[in-house]
Amino acid sequence: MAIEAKQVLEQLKRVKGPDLTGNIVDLGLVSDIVVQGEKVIFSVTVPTQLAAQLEPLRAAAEKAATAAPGVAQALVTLTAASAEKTPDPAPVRPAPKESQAGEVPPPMLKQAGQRPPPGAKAPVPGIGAIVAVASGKGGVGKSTTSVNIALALAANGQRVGILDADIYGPSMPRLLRVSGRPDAGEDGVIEPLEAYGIKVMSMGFLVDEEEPMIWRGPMVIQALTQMLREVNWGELDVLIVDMPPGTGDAQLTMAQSVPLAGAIIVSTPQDLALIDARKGLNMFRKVDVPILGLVENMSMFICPDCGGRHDIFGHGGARDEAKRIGVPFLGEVPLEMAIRANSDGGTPIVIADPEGPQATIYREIAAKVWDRLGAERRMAGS
Ligand SMILES: Nc1ncnc2c1ncn2[C@@H]1O[C@H](COP(=O)(O)OP(=O)(O)OP(=O)(O)O)[C@@H](O)[C@H]1O
Repeated sequence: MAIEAKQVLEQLKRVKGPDLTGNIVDLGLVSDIVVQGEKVIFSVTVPTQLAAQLEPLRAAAEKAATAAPGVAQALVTLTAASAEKTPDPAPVRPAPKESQAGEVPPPMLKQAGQRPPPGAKAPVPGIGAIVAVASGKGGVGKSTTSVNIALALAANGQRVGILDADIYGPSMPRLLRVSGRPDAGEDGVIEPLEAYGIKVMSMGFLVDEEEPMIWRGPMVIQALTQMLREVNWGELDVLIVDMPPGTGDAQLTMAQSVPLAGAIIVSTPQDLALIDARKGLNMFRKVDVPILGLVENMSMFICPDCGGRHDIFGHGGARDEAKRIGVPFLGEVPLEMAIRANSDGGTPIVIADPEGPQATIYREIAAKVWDRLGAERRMAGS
């Protein structure tokens, strides 16, 4: 049965707007609806400062859309309102509340100061280059991009590790389907876990997924330092660090606490996301970390039936912006059901379909990252 966008919109009228007045259709928040077989794809525009709290709205829109005749699956993404609508974007993630502070997990009992520890910038023996993957705001696909770039670097022949430093929502256990507590040897050195040929450490291995843990600044830096320096990474060409989203103090301190060879910024094409992306760039510039480039994620949707491009999120912003502000553009990753389904299923697309078009895009991005690292190294040496 052919899906009619009109009928999907009818169902979506049951979903209330972000401030619980009106409905998302009449408020004009729903993008064009792309129909792909039995699936529908669209975005809902929400105020940036509320994005973190609006996961229930996203889920409700997905559920409502699947109630329309013929719809088997819906892929809904929240997008930020344009800059004009929300001139003063607040951080997407609320700051942790002291009263909610959880237990310090066992490997992190040591005391630490708020500032980066002395020697933080010392290189980590055995690791050729440490690369941060960051985003100005949450939900832009930073973790998905991190994991696929890491696996693509490995597919290109590099020895790779990934460090999931996203304290707010560690994703690597899910994205790589790895779990369990890493063993610590008698010398206290932790053995990283391994997945698809890359070494993996995640805050998620150290805390219980069921028990949301609120981190305090010193704990974060201590945990990060431990995951970096007290883990047996062995010999690696590249260690990818999946940073927490945003550009607040925690991120800045983290960026200062790791001897980074460079940073990759992930952004969706929307204007506001780009403004946030610019904040990400500035954060790394502030701490003298070279920007390896910008990745535009969910840049467009390519219809597998007709081959047509649907720019439902306003494609092209990141490429133009990268040019304007003089940072390399690493590539554009389309919005693709397969990327989401495979990531969420624990087999990222670079592994699930290594010769497919998406894996090819990630391998090209990884090759550019590797080239840029070489160029940065040459510049530093000259
Ligand atoms: N190119 C893509 N096509 C389709 N879905 C995608 C794509 N990139 C990411 N996603 C999906 O978008 C959702 C958010 O992605 P992800 O968790 O990687 O974002 P994030 O920026 O790390 O989020 P957060 O900062 O909130 O942890 C996931 O369900 C993921 O599968």
